[in-house]
Amino acid sequence: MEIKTVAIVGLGALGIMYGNHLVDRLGVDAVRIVADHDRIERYKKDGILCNGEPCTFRYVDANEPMEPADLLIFAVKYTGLKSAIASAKNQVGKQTIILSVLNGISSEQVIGETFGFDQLLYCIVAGMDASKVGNELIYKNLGFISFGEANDVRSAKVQALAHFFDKVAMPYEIPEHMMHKMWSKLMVNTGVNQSTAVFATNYGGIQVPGKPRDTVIAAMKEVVKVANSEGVDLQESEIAGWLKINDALNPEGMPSMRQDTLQNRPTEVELFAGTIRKLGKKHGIPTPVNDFLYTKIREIESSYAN
Ligand SMILES: NC(=O)C1=CN([C@@H]2O[C@H](COP(=O)(O)OP(=O)(O)OC[C@H]3O[C@@H](n4cnc5c(N)ncnc54)[C@H](OP(=O)(O)O)[C@@H]3O)[C@@H](O)[C@H]2O)C=CC1
Ligand SMILES: CC(C)(CO)C(=O)C(=O)O
Repeated sequence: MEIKTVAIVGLGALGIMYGNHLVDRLGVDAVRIVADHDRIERYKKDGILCNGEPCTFRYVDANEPMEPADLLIFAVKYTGLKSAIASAKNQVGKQTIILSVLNGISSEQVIGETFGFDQLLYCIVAGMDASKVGNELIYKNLGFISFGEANDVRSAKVQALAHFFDKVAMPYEIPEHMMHKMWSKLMVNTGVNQSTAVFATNYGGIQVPGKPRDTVIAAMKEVVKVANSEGVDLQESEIAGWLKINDALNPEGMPSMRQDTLQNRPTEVELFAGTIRKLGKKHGIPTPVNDFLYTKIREIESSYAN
């Protein structure tokens, strides 16, 4: 199983970053940007810029029948996942490896229900500083992709993807416990993304003592309890490590959910508080901090229309 062709659905911050990186190494023809007709027309008309340079992409209409891609990457927000899955139907064959760079632990389940779980690898991405405004992406750090099987087996799929990432100089790691990694990242997003959105602040606002930082920590603690009830050995002691990483970030920077609320876009609250509240109920664990964050974020979204 050798990966030679890649399809990406979602030409946002991450889609542009990965797409541009892959085109530079594989050439334009090997990398398809899959979208509906209207989006493609808009991308062609407005152009796409990456670090100030125009990108050259091969756009592929979602309805066009073609040879399946060897690797399919979903890079949409959770709110666009259902339509992205429909758009990807012509890209998936028996050998296609599917990767979702979406945050949270839900997208793999939704994708697997459509395309099957056999071809799916689990994944989180981190460490990038991608910021997209309009049709322009600015980034310095590509970050890394952490991927693996749900049961941590070094399968042929895992090896094929590692080989491919070596070939295209994509930073990656294969963690010892993939599900732990997914929950650990969910814990960060649940604290950091939601608190910055609710308190209308940036990384600087959660780096100093006060309500936003306390809320980050309290929301993360609820994730630990829920994770443990789901059989994942997440530890409260891991929170300190993540806080250290966040404290070193550019104070002016902001996570994706705060970027969404600033630009009046629907948020991924269902991926974070939505998931934790649902699983909290299942296990009889109260989640007052995530209840508060969920309510506030829904209020922010409702205010867009006014
Ligand atoms: N940005 C970041 O630094 C990080 C993001 N993540 C996660 O990665 C995921 C993607 O985030 P990000 O790249 O920031 O998202 P963006 O909002 O920047 O981009 C999503 C893109 O998906 C496109 N899209 C939506 N539906 C479809 C569809 N049916 N077919 C084709 N394209 C579609 C949208 O197109 P259009 O603009 O035309 O509507 C949009 O450009 C999220 O889950 C996020 O939480 C994780 C780590 C870091
Ligand atoms: C920045 C990062 C990596 C952590 O909050 C993220 O996942 C996001 O912005 O959604």
